[in-house]
Parts: sequence; C-alpha cells; structure tokens
Amino acid sequence: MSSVSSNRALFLKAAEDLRSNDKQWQAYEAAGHCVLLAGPGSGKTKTLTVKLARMLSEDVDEPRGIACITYNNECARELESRLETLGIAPGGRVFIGTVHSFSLTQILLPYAKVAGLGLPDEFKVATRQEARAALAAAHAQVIGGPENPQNWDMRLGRHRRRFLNRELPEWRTLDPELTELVEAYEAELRARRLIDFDDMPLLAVRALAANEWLRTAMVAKYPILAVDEYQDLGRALHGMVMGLCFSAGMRLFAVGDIDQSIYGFTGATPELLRRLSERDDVETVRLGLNYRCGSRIVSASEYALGENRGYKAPDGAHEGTIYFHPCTGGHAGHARYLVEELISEIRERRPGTNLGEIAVLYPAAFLGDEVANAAAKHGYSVIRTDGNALYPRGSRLMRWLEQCAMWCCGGWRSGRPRLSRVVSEGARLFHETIIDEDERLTFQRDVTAALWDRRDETLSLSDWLAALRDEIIRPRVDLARSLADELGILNDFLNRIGPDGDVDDFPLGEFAGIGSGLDRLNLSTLHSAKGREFDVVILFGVDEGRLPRNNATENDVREARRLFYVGFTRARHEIHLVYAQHNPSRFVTEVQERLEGE
Ligand SMILES: Nc1ncnc2c1ncn2[C@@H]1O[C@H](COP(=O)(O)OP(=O)(O)OP(=O)(O)O)[C@@H](O)[C@H]1O
Repeated sequence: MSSVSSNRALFLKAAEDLRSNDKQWQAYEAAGHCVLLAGPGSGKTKTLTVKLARMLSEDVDEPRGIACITYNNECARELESRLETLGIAPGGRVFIGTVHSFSLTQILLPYAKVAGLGLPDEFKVATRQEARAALAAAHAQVIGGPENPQNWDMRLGRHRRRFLNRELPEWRTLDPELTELVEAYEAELRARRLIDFDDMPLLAVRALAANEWLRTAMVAKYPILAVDEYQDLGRALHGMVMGLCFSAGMRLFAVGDIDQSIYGFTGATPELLRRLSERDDVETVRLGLNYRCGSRIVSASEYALGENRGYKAPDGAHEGTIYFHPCTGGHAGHARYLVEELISEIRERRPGTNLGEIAVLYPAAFLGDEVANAAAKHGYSVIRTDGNALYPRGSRLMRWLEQCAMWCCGGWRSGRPRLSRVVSEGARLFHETIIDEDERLTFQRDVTAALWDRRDETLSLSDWLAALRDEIIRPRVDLARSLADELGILNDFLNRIGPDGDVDDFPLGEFAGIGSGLDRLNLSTLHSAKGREFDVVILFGVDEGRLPRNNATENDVREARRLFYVGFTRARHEIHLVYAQHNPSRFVTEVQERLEGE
C-alpha cells in the first residue's frame, strides 16, 4: 500500500509523451468511467501512471484519494516506482496494492465487525500450514478416507471464487459435496479465529453488497478506483467494481488486455473485461501502437496469438529478429546449448549486453531447473522467478530484505536505494503495527540502527538475516494479523542456507545482487514474466505436450496460446524459440510457417 502527494510539473511533462499518441491522450483526457484496452508494450502502464498523477492533482481534493488495484505485489511495486518518478511520494492519499490487500486493509480490518460478517474478534490471516490443517479437519468430516485432503484444494478454491452469491440455488445443486466441504472448511477456519487468502475478497464483496453505508464510506475515501491488469483479477474484483462504480458512484479507470489473460485456472475470465468495455456508460479507448517490440516481433506476435489485431510499431522503430532453435536430445541438452552456445552468440552479436537484459522464459519450473543447472556449471549467476526459486520472488518481506541488503552493500554511500525508501517500504509492510507517528519513528530508528551496524557485503547472509529477523521482523509479525506466512518464508529460506540446509550460505553482497538484478540471467516462468520487458527473450521448452499440455481442453489451448503470446511480447530486440526438433509446440510451427509464407 502506498500513499502519495503529487507534483504537478512532473506529470505535466510526462503527459507530453502521451500527446503524440491520440488514443493515450484520449484516455488521459477522459472525465468519466474509462476502460483502456491495449496490447503489449502499448503504454498502458505509462498512461495509467500519468493519469493517476493527474487525477490526484486535479480531480480529487485532499484528504480524499485514489485506490489502485493491481494483479500482484510485483505490479504494485512497479507502479509505485513509476509514480515516484512523477514526483508522487508517500503521503497518505493513494492505496496501491492487490485486491487481497485492498480487501483486507481497507474493508475487513476496519469494518468486518460493523459490517456483520460474523467473523471472530481479532481474527488473523491463516498461514499455509493453518489452512492445510483446517482443510484436513473438514475433509475428515465431509469426505473421509485415506486420500490426501490437499487434492481438493484447487477445486475448493475455484468453487468458492465462482459463487460470489451463495443465495443462488446452484451453490447447493451444482456440486453438493464440494459445497459441504467449503462450508466445513470455512467453519474450521473461523473456529480457529482465522480467515484465508480467498476469504479476503470474497468477504469484502459480501460486506459491500450487504451494506450501503460501507459503499458510501469507500466512495467518500476513494472517489476514484483504478484497476491494472483487469483481465486477470477475477470475479470478486468485478463484483466490487460493479457495486462501487456502477451503483455507489466511484469513478473507474481500468486497464487491461483480453489477449493477455493467463490466469483462467484461478477463476479469472477475460469475458468480464470485455463486458465492462461494452457498457454504454464507459468510454473505451483502444491503443494500437507497440513501443516495446521491434516491428518484426510485433507482426510475428499476431501469428503467435493467432489473431489479427492490427498492432503496429511506431514509425522508425527498430526491426527486431525472431530465431528458431530446434534441438535434439533431452531438456538438459537443450539447456546446455542455450547456456554454452546461444548466450555467447547473442553477446557477440550485441556487445555490451548484460545478462540481466536476457530472460529465459519457460512453461514450467522444472525446465528452469535444467537451465539453472547448466548456468551454474558455466559460472553464470541467475535470478529465478518461479516455484523452485530459492525463495518466492513475490514475497514482500524478502523483496524488502533485498533492498535492505542493497543499502548495506553500498546503497548507504550511493543512495541506491535511499534509506528513506527502505524505511518507508518497510513501514508499509508492517503497517498494521505502525499506527502512529511515534511508532513510525521507532521503526525508522530500529531499522537504521540494525542496518548501519551491518554495512559489510562480506557478512554471512544467514547471520545477517537472522539478526534482522530477531531485531526488527519477529516482534512486529507477532503483533500483525497478516504477516505470519511471510515470516514462514524467511524461516524456510534460513533453514535452506543453514548448517543442515541444501544450499551453502552465501555472502550478503550476493543477496544484494539478487535485488539489483544486474548481470544475472533472468529465469522465469511465462506466467511470472507478465508485465516485464527484456532486450532478449529466450522461450525455452516450447514443445507440444508442454505448451499446450497433453489432453488440454479447447479452453486450455486458448489460454496456453495467450501465455505463449505474453512470453513472445516481452522482447524488445530478439526473440529465440528453443524446442524439441521433432516435437515443436503447434504455436511455434504456426509462427514459423506464417513467417516463411510472408
Ligand atoms: N507515447 C509514448 N511515447 C514513447 N514511448 C512510450 C509511449 N508510451 C509508452 N512508451 C514506452 O513503451 C514501453 C511499454 O510501455 P508500458 O510498459 O507502459 O506498456 P504496457 O502496455 O503496460 O505493456 P504490457 O501490457 O506488455 O506489460 C515503455 O518503455 C514505455 O516507456
């Protein structure tokens, strides 16, 4: 969550860039509900940030503000840092965060009791372990038998997210056993004074639907709601938008791309954004230029998607190149080829290319293992953003610790990052426990002292992390209602680099390097590459049976294709497709055939 006060001159200057693009300008000028639909690299995020700065300065009087909901914490950070360049510094009027954190911090924590949700007093957010225990107890009650209760976890989540309104008869008739399991699971959680991750938006929508005064209170605080990546945010957010914007009078500025919808398995559906954009009371603006990718990559990306959207690169844009790499043997051999030959070729062709400007994207984390092994043998450092990473990159606590490490390893001298930024990000992380100015000052003093004494890049990472955990983190997590899982992530990581762990401890400087990302090869799943951009992108493991998967339904194939498209459009200059020679993904074959037929 972030709060800001704006600086007019800076955003007016940034707005000049939008003037040359009449569609971006139209969105910038829109006065009512506006939906910005646009393809990759078209400047959605840029338009959104400049528009946010303008609305904050011109349309919303203090102390009222703007709520901006983004897909994940990574996207929230990206927006925050882009807003910072527009002179919008922390101050109190803007919420930026995920739909879960909006639901928890803006609706449930302040209003759950008065909104009549029937939650236990002083409820906490369940850790993964606590949620698993509640599911096991519910499973024993409703289903029984020797199977692993966790097998039900995905179905349970989808079922809960599908029915915002449990008054509908289908809630009871569609799958009565699953409904009974959901109810038993939620009862188990409540008996333990807990809510889980899915509960946050579901309970928030329920509270808003049942309480007109709550909708009024939200509109009073945030007369404008901005939403980024709308296509992936799911039914609960859509329910909130309908209630807050189209019945209670909040103004909406939503941004998204139906073709980049890749989270169908969580219950998100591109249809919701389409429906929103077709409303008569919404001004829908479509952006058509792709500023990121070379012109050949832009046209080939339409082959990747299998649709003709008419996207173009701006006049004078570089061309960009698409390379095909059919490989023989298994994935380990493909990974060796990638690391030992392909990357060297790229660096010869593009001298000065830093490893940090190259990304290897793959459909599943085990493929990342192959590339990581090959890279380690070759002496390349990597940053992984997938389920097999050393720690989850989405963890807000770990990202904050990376920043702290960067400060201790030279940031204190160079100002990158500034201490004030490190402190304010930390304060946001622990905001539940920092409720007044005195506590904020204590936090600032504690963080400054802890980091000042440990400005040494040769320190053992595990000693450094353990000290920060004990001095700064644990006392605050104990007081917070939603951070136990984050502490769990830190402890798991400390165990991995501890004496009995599977990874050797390493110096603080190396951990700080992970945060800075310089000269480290980016390894990421296609899903986690969303919203990012790199000079060179290597799509690895794009084989039939993997993308799309074997036995995929028609819907799954469509989503796999969009995922391929998302990966393809992360590249500025070069895109490389690495696949099994005798088993290329049908999407690779199609791009190749259509390029050859041009
Ligand atoms: N009007 C413009 N003039 C020049 N450059 C622009 C303009 N609009 C956007 N760009 C540049 O294009 C690139 C892509 O912009 P941005 O990241 O906002 O796109 P996006 O639509 O959010 O992309 P994606 O959906 O693929 O994540 C950025 O480097 C941005 O600075």
